[in-house]
Amino acid sequence: MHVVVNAATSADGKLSSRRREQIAISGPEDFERVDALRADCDAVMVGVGTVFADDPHLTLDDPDRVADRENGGEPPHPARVVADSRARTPPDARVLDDAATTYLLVGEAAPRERVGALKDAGARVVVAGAERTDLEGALAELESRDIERLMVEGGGELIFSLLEAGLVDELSVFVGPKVIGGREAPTLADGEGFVEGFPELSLEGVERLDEGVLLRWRV
Ligand SMILES: NC(=O)C1=CN([C@@H]2O[C@H](COP(=O)(O)OP(=O)(O)OC[C@H]3O[C@@H](n4cnc5c(N)ncnc54)[C@H](O)[C@@H]3O)[C@@H](O)[C@H]2O)C=CC1
Ligand SMILES: Nc1nc(O)c(N)c(N[C@@H]2O[C@H](COP(=O)(O)O)[C@@H](O)[C@H]2O)n1
Repeated sequence: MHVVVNAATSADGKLSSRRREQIAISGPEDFERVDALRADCDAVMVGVGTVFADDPHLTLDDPDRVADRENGGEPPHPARVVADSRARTPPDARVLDDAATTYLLVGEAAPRERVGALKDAGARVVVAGAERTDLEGALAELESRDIERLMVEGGGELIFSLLEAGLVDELSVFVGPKVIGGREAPTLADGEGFVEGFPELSLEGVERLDEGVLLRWRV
């Protein structure tokens, strides 16, 4: 599987403010690029923290891209994937509507009644790991279901875990023209943080977009 992490940060590296509300960092050119990247992937993944904060839909905006996928024999939208160890996704979350297939990656300890309610809401549940979702196992299971190219949109906890597990191939970061600040505000990679064995990045591209810059790294 090929894993591309894509996110937008403020000039000071924040994904959002300390209130963890969705903040428009990208402009129209970057949103257009993100839509094209989504269209090129088999699935789009977020952590459940992002579902709580943003209630994203994770589908394609451009109807031409939907038509192109259908003409190519693909589903109209990429599948949606939520890393959700304890099955906390609200059953009425937008990612669970019937626009696309949605996988929830849960741990074995996820309460059965919540898993049942989410299956009733249409989710396909993948169990990997005891408490926290085992991302390596879960991604291997997704690959067995024909997800070869996975786009990860955040947030910071999930991105850190994927980097820590050595599961990221590419990192695209749009750095936008805002300063958010705040020690509690989420950053591109949160979690425990690295103290050694820092992932090494190789710069593949730099491009001016909107009022910011797109950085593309190979991990
Ligand atoms: N600017 C941008 O491009 C984006 C910004 N965001 C922002 O990021 C914030 C949400 O980020 P976070 O709170 O860090 O949440 P997150 O979206 O990274 O989700 C973290 C949660 O995922 C679950 N999870 C399951 N298995 C996991 C594993 N192995 N490792 C890590 N997490 C695992 C856990 O329940 C954990 O609490 C929001 O403020 C949102 O607005 C989110 C996506 C994109
Ligand atoms: N690329 C990008 N730029 C921004 O400025 C953002 N605020 C985000 N946020 C993420 O975009 C996703 C929204 O999905 P839908 O439009 O609902 O499909 C979600 O993952 C946000 O956290 N991204």
